Amino acid sequence: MSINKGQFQDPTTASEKGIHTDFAKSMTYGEYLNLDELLSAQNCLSDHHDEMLFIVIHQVSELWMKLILHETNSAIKAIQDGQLATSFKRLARVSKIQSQIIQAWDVLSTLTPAEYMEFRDSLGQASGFQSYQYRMIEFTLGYKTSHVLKIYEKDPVLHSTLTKAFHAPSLYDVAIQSLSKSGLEINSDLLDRDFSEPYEADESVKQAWLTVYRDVDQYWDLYQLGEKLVDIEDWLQQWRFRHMKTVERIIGFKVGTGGSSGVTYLKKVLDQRFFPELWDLRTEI
Ligand code: HEM
Ligand SMILES: N[C@@H](CC(=O)c1ccccc1NC=O)C(=O)O
Repeated sequence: MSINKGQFQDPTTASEKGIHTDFAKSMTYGEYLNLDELLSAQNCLSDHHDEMLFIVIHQVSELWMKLILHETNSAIKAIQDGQLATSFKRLARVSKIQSQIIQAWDVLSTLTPAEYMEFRDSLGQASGFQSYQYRMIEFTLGYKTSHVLKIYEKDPVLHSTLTKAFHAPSLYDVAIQSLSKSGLEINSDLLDRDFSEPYEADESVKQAWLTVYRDVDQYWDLYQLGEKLVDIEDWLQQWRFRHMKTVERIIGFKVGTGGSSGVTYLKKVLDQRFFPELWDLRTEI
């Protein structure tokens, strides 16, 4: 028997709602963590020894992505509510998860090119390109690209959740709103912009961050917020770089199963930026 079907539930919340029943009292470790389901979800399609590594690395990464989204959405709400200290806790955790997730590349690098080629065909056209949570993270942080939505057209549930995140203000949008709430001058078009449009670097935002970074004592909270965002973008770029290099190490310049040019495409993605002014300001200080 399992409790948490579907979405993860915070046990405190569950007990507050009176869900702590007789079942919970006699509940085991495996039941609580839904291990039957979790540990029977590694369905290898080949009989190759190393496919298990490939599946587990991806599943672990997706679990961490789930927590990144949980924390980032909570941080967005905290910033909107003016609870910056709470948002710092959430965002610091996101960075720690990112540093953890990156370690997975060291494990995956033990897979040789020949071993991977022995089961690569079983993957068909599946690709990390289709990772729904990865796209949710991109949207939640503020990198919006409409072509990504097309990937999920055939899955109405995923498509509608992703579309909601596509139109919602991102972590960077709410950070810019909090600059304005603190009295810093921000181009008013940005504050109620169409949030589904890709964000473009703005001079007023750069000037506001420059003010914060030049007078850290006066704007301590906003400075902390800026640095938390820089940490997150820094780690995300490191993840992308390690992905690209690990892929080059394993498949060289072969085209990807998702139909892209492979490593050439992954190198281009490294140019995408999330919080441009937070990086640009450093040249001017
Ligand atoms: C042997 C291991 C891996 C190889 C050879 C590989 C290869 C690739 C390639 C070639 C692409 C470009 C899209 C395509 O044409 O398929 C891609 C995209 C992607 N992969 Fe991997 N990958 C590997 C492991 C992983 C792992 C462990 C993850 C973690 C979840 C991951 C997540 C992604 C994501 C999110 C994208 C989309 C990136 C973007 O569009 O910006 N990949 N991968
Ligand atoms: N795109 C990879 C395949 C791949 O890595 C993959 C396949 C199925 C599920 C997840 C994958 N991981 C990341 O892209 C390739 O071209 O070999």
